[in-house]
Amino acid sequence: MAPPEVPVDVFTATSKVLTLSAGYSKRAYVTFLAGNGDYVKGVVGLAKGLRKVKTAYPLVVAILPDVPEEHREILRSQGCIVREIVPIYPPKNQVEFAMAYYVINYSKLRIWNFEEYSKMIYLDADIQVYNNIDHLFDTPDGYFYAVMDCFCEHTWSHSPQYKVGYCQQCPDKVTWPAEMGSPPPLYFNAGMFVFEPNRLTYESLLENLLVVPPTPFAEQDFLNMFFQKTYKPIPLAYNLVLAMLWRHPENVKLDEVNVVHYCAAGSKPWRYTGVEENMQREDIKMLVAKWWEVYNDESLDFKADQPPAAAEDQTFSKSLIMGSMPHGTAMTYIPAPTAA
Ligand SMILES: O=c1ccn([C@@H]2O[C@H](COP(=O)(O)OP(=O)(O)O[C@H]3O[C@H](CO)[C@H](O)[C@H](O)[C@H]3O)[C@@H](O)[C@H]2O)c(=O)[nH]1
Ligand SMILES: O[C@H]1[C@H](O)[C@@H](O)[C@H](O)[C@@H](O)[C@H]1O
Repeated sequence: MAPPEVPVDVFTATSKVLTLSAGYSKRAYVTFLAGNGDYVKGVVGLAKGLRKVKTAYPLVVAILPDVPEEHREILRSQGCIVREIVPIYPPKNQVEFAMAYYVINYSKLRIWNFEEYSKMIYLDADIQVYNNIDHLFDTPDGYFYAVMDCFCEHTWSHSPQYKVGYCQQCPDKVTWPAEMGSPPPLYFNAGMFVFEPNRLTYESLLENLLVVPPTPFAEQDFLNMFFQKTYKPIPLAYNLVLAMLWRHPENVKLDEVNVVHYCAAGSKPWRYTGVEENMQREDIKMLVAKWWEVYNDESLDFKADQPPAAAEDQTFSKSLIMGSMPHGTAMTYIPAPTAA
């Protein structure tokens, strides 16, 4: 089966130079930050990376209460819009998340409530953008755009796909066994996606969360279920999950990759030691060095007089946010397990 078709015109179009007119100012990138650890470095790197590729849009950081003030200050000084969010927890059950700290990732759902923006591109803090992807804001409304995931790493060992040896990245290599019914629906990685904030969608997400039991890939599984019908796959150049380099090298054109997702074990650049499996590969070492080059480039630091990411701080008060939340949503703050 060939990979699904995508509207090519959107992805080959060169990005227009846009002025910050009313319509376009309603677009923004958004990332998510939790805890007092070192993911703040990822967000700083991302802010600088987006500046390097001359995006026309600001970076909003959806931030949990456990992020210390000094980290918020670093982000503001890098031109980010800091937007406080209240955590969201899934219903309690016995699930073993692929990583214990994934429990905090449900809080990402709050970004659907950022209704002051008409369209947003979500990027995890362990992502770097190496080419301008502003043209993704021009994709037709009404769909959820993201890159298809790969099921070949051990983190997927709980899944029927892994057990069978089936991966949607090469569906003809090991075909889905007929006795197991139709192949599972296309599944995206939730480290990068294009979406439209919307109050009704937000409320529906939270309502569904109350009745859908948590599963190993936390909000990623949940979003895949919720957006199954509106999901449109986009080329993997918009979210290169690093395992693709050794699992499906035939699908990767590294020099055409726009967005790199440092999600493989041991690949977060700010924690890289090179000891984990695959971390001594030349392509990995090159990509880690490339991330540091952006992070260390002082010319990419935010300058106060610099458009377009007006350092408009949107640290909303908790009462304002809570007032806009559907009833029944858990409010108490539970510190999450630390990230690996
Ligand atoms: O201590 C932490 C841990 C995570 N994060 C935020 O949460 C994101 C997701 O965490 P990881 O990047 O460590 O997770 P993975 O890349 O392994 O996660 C993948 O699976 C997850 C399942 O919950 C999410 O869907 C995530 O978007 C997807 O890329 C981070 O980028 C960061 O934005 C923090 O801010 N602090
Ligand atoms: O969806 C998963 C998830 O994002 C992981 O944590 C990552 O390490 C895997 O490679 C990916 O398939």
